[in-house]
Amino acid sequence: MRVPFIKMHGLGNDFVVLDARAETLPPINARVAAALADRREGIGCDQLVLLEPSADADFRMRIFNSDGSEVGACGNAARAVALLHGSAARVETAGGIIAVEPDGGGARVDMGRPRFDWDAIPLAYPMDTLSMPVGWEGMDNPAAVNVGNPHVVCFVEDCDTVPLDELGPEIENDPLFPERINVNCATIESRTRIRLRVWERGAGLTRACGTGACATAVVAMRRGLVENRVTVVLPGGPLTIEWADSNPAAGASIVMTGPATEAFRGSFEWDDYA
Ligand SMILES: N[C@@H](CCC[C@H](N)C(=O)O)C(=O)O
Repeated sequence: MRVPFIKMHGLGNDFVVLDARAETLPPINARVAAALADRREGIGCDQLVLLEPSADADFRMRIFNSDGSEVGACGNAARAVALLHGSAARVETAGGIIAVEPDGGGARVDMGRPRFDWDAIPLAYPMDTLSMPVGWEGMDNPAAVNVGNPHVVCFVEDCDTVPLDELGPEIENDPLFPERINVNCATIESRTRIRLRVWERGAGLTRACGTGACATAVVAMRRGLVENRVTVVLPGGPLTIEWADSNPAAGASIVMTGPATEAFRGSFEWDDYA
């Protein structure tokens, strides 16, 4: 049996999208997702995205990292599926329901409310998540936030000089983070511009991370470092992040706007992965 797929990306963070909304596909589990994501033996991608029918929203988006782990959110994939769907939609994810809307060559996404409680991230034990008394070789005084998935954010003088390929896996797997963590290393360039590199949980260094941009922006807003609308510049390009109120008690959603691209369509032989 041949299974159709769509290769897409958001600022170079790339996805294999399987669309099971209208037709039944063979069962996708962690092992199959990791095999398809393998850049040498499979199709190759940072995340595998599986679209399914939903009882609570227009459709459901399941997200698997390239190591096979299933996760709650992916900002770049949200913009990609908005482009694919072609009109505004409510999308169920494991991290909550988000709202997407195509916008030019990309999409505008209501990513939902950030959560800052230590046990919502989750951390292993209570602490102030906006100013954490921990650090890893120059990545000091971080903050943590859950934007559908867990992130730790460190602000440094120049994020391009940080050896994120070495520190990323160490921080991702620190026992402080019982569900592992996405690692954001950011530099504030002005009141409206942040430069960001991300080591993604379960995927490693990526060209861009939409949820990482959201996490970094809301932490910078809560610390009073930037305005409530910022451009976050990742290695793959810029995203715009807005958060109406930097007081988390007000409960405002994060809004992310940026491009998405369909690269090509293809199919694979199911027996090669079953
Ligand atoms: N690339 C994504 C995030 C994908 C999930 C993440 N690696 C996790 O494990 O939570 C994005 O654009 O947000």
